[in-house]
Formats: sequence, structure tokens, C-alpha cells
Amino acid sequence: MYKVIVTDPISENGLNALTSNQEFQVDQQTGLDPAVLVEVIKDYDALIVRSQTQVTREIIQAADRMKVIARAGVGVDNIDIEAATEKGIIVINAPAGNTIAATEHTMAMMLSLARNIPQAYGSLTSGKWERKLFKGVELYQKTLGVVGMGRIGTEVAKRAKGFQMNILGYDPFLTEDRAKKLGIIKASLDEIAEQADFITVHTPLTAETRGLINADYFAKTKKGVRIINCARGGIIEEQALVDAVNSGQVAGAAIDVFEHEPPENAGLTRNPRIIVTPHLGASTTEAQEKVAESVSEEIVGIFTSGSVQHAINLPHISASVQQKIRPYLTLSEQMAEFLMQVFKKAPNKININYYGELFLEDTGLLTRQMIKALLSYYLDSSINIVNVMQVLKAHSLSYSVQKNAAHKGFTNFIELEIVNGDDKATIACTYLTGFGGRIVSINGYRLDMEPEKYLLYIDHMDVPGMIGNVGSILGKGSINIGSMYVGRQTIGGKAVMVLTVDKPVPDGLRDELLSIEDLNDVQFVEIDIPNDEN
Ligand SMILES: NC(=O)C1=CN([C@@H]2O[C@H](COP(=O)(O)OP(=O)(O)OC[C@H]3O[C@@H](n4cnc5c(N)ncnc54)[C@H](O)[C@@H]3O)[C@@H](O)[C@H]2O)C=CC1
Ligand SMILES: O=C(O)CCC(=O)C(=O)O
Repeated sequence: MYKVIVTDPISENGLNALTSNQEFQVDQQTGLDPAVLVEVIKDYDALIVRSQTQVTREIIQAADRMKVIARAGVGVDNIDIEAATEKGIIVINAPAGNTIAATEHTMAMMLSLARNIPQAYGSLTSGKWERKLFKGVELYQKTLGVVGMGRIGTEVAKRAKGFQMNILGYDPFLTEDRAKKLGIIKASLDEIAEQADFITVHTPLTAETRGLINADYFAKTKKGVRIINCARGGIIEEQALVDAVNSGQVAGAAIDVFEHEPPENAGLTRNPRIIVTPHLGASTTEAQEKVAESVSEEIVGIFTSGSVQHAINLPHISASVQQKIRPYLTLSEQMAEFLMQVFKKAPNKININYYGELFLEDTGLLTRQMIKALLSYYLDSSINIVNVMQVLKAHSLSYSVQKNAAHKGFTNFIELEIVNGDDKATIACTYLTGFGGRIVSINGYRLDMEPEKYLLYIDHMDVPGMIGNVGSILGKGSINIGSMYVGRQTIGGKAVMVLTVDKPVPDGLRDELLSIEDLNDVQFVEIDIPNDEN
């Protein structure tokens, strides 16, 4: 039974994938004091939050069972991603579920700002009739600058075109071609400052975007520009905005998100020219259902089949690539486990080569899987595919990945080499459709070996009687041989033998095997075989 805690208000319907699954227990405990959350979190395997809960390093460090932190929404700035990655916790979000809600809120804010609707409503409901005071401006033929042309920025631009606005888009990833297709103009931030009547920001809050719109920027904008922020507090410097509004440089602003939530700057929240909403961009029934559904389904997938779609701290791998590399996930890990046990030294360099059709695929997950298996042999067992690259870096270990379209005799071929000073060992595998995974080379010896739980690796000379001698010692020790794979360099030269055996080989028997003439080394190897492969 996996235990999931939900600490912010989230759509009940959207949680259905979890609540209707017998393998999951879902506890909704919203508004917990951080000190209480630090206590209770240690019992949970997954945490679901919106933007309220601050998932701090302290909370993450206490979360000893936690495998997934899910943000039912886009921005993950309330989660300490670095701490989660160090602890090997996958952080996921629901990037697309609230795009329309945030887009429509932006449009609502822009129209409200243009027509002073909140101020007029406040005036009328307090008994006044002040028509002159609330004369507005039209959107028609005005210029809108969209900073951040991702999901929401793009949808805002499309809708603003419906109002016949001229759109300038700024985004490091916006190409001329995409701008043209959208019917907008690709512009710089300064061009937006010079030309825009309305500016709306739709970037994430990052080190680069914090304070992107500041006093210097307002000095460059058109006098009377209107500003909208339904993205993240902090992208626009709050005090600089208040000053620019008070000086008349900025005619007004519409703000949904704040540097601190709830906001602390009264100059912003009680300013008659600044309209504010309490972070409502994603607050629609539909969006909340979609984001809750997205994270719930993904959590079920992570725990039941290991599939991850929207991880923040793992390389993104599309569903079609996942499908292609899936057969190699376990195989590459088993191959790495095998190699470590035969090599018996900690590697200081790891080289991975992908050949054949894998040349074209994103193999990041396979690389992580192999490195994880290698490092786990000597290091902490808490290493997983999320934190493995950090562990590698922390131990100053180097690695290289090369890809080659050459087939090496197989459609796909993965070769792993580990190096310690002058010593090195190599292993390679492939996946044969209809037959399954095969280890096809060890230290340069060709063989065709199916990974099994208990294996005996024997380094020997290719002399008559070797197989019989090994077989009779194992027979005397009641060790049954399942299958045997042999590979040799030349007739009578160096050779290796890998036996699959039914149970672990005791050390005493290993010593007896070592006494066989021309037998150089014996290593008992144990590989993790998932249940469904037995
Ligand atoms: N108010 C609310 O309730 C909601 C707020 N949001 C926020 O809206 C923002 C946008 O969300 P999405 O469009 O879904 O994200 P997205 O990831 O699809 O788009 C963000 C875009 O910003 C661009 N960008 C990054 N750095 C930039 C820079 N320095 N200058 C210009 N562009 C830059 C990126 O290239 C990307 O295209 C996020 O901050 C998100 O957290 C999202 C949903 C609801
Ligand atoms: O969950 C919410 O209401 C906030 C949504 C949001 O800000 C986001 O998804 O980035």
C-alpha cells in the first residue's frame, strides 16, 4: 500500500485514479503547519501540492519514504528541487492542465484593466454613480508585448489577435518561423518596451527572470503602458511597479501573483490603478480537475510501472522513446551489476557506447540506469536515477557517452566499459525481439547469455576437460547448472565460461574450483531479476 498525502486543496474528482486504486491510500490534510508536516511526512510515499505548501529542504529531508512530489500545476518554485534531487525524489508537475484557465484569467485581467471594471464595480456597489471616472481604453489595434511565449503566452497571443491587437512576442526559444505562423512579431524586450501599450509576462520565475521588469525597464517603456502579471510574483519588481504607476509612467497594472503570498506590499494591493486577484489564474473547476487527474495518473504510473511523463528533475523522455528504450532499461542495469561484480573495483571512469538504432534515441535514462547500478555497488543504496548524476559529480567520477550508427551485428548494441587506473572491463548487450535481452560480450569474449539471478563467471584457459572438471566440482557441491555460455579468443587460448546455477555458490566450493589447473579466476555473481522476468 502506497501512502499519498495531499496538503493543498485539490479537486476530489481529479484524484480518482488514486482514490479508486486499492494500492493507494490518500490522506487530504490541507493547511498543515510546516512543523507538523515535517513530522507526518515521513510516513508517506508521495506528496501532492498546489502552490501554497512550501516544500522546503527540511520537509524533504524528513521524507524518508518519499518517492514522488507532485505539483498539481505548472510552477514548482514552492518545491526545493535541489533537495528533492539529492534525496532521489522525483518531482513532477501537470504542465498543461491549467493553461486555458491561466490564459483566460490573463484576458480577463487585461480587459478589466483596460475598462476599470473592478474599480467601477466597487464604486457602484458602494452607492456611487461615477461614469466619468472610469473611462477606459480599447484593446483594438493596440500593441501587446508577450514576454514568454510558452503554453500560456502563446494562447494569450492567439486570443489577443481575436481582439485585433498587434502582438510582439519575446522568448529565447521563439523562432521567426513560429512567430510568423502565429501571426505575431518576434521582438526583443527593448522593442516591447518601446512599442507596447500592454505588456503581459508568462515566464517561469528563475534567476534570470527575477526582476526582469524593473525600474530601468519601466524607464524605457511607453508612457501610459499597462502591465499584467499572471505568471509569478518577482518577475516584475513590485516596488518599481508601484513607483512607475504612481508617477504615471505606467497607467495601470493587473496582478494575480506576488513576491510573497499573501502579499505584503500595501502600495500594490491598495492602489486604485492596480487591480489584484489572489493567485486565481488556475482556479477553475476544469483546470483543477485536469491537474489533479494528471498528477494522480502519473503517480499511479510511477509506482506501478515506473513510467514517468512530466519529471522536473529527470531528462524528459517522450512516450514513444520510452517505448523503444523500455526493453533495455532492466537489461542495461543487469549488465552493469554483472560487470561490477566481475571487476571487483570501484571505477574512476565509465564509458558508454550506444550502437545501431539507439543512435537516434534519447538514451539518457539508460545511461542513468547503468551508472546507478555501478555506483550502488560501493556507495549508498539510496542512489537512484534521479540523484545518480549528482552522486557521480560529488565523487568526481568521469563518464563519457558516445553514439554510433554502426550496427555491430545487432539492430541495437550497448557497450559499457569501466576503468580503474590501467585496469578495465567491458560488457555489451542487445535485445533480440522474440528472445529477450542477451549479454553478447564480456571483456571482448563473444557469447550469447540470458541474464539470470545466480551466475558463475570463470576465467580460464581453453584446455580439454575444463568444462567436465568444473561440472563435477559443482555437482559434488549439489549446485545444479542451468545453462552454460563459453567464449574464447583462440583455440587453446584464454577463455571465459559463464554458468547459470540454481543457488548461490558457497566460498568453499569457489576455492575448490580455483584449484583446477588452468582455471584463473572464479566469481559468483548475483543479479536482480524483477519478478515478472522469472
Ligand atoms: N497565475 C496562475 O495561477 C498560474 C501561473 N502560471 C505560471 O505561468 C507561467 C507560464 O506558464 P506556462 O506557459 O505553462 O510555461 P511554459 O514553460 O510553457 O512557458 C514559459 C516560457 O517562458 C520562456 N522563458 C523562460 N525564460 C525567459 C526569459 N528570460 N525571457 C523570456 N521568456 C522566457 C520559456 O522559453 C517558455 O517558452 C509560469 O510561471 C507558471 O508558473 C501557470 C498556471 C497558472
Ligand atoms: O495551483 C494554483 O492555483 C496555482 C497555479 C500556478 O500558479 C501554476 O500552475 O503555476
